[in-house]
Amino acid sequence: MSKEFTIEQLSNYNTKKELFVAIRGYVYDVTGFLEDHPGGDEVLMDVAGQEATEAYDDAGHSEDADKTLDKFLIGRLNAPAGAGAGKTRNKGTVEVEIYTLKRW
Ligand code: HEM
Repeated sequence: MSKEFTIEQLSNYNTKKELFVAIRGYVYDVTGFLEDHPGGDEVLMDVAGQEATEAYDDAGHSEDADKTLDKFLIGRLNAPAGAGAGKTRNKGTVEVEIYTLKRW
């Protein structure tokens, strides 16, 4: 889990053959999960190659889903300066960094 991706690099993996998403600052290769996702492949394609924290959280995933996510972990998102890096939120007892990459 040593690879770092910029948001630009991440955006190259936006097809059914190579589908990466970033959630809470980590990058996941969910290519093999497209067929198996209980929420369907379309929602995953919608966020393919993108920062998907909000979509993931809004869907109200269970802890089981978080564990599933762990299996696909391949790296970290190297958020560009000024992209909201350093914002934190509480998830249980663990404070995790999230990157919001909205640009106004
Ligand atoms: C990228 C990694 C993702 C993983 C590993 C994942 C995993 C899962 C799992 C395990 C479930 C079963 C219910 C649960 O345990 O919560 C689920 C359901 C669901 N997921 Fe995801 N999910 C991912 C991304 C997304 C995204 C980006 C969306 C977009 C909105 C989404 C929407 C949904 C919906 C709507 C359901 C409910 C399906 C139903 O009950 O009919 N998921 N997901």
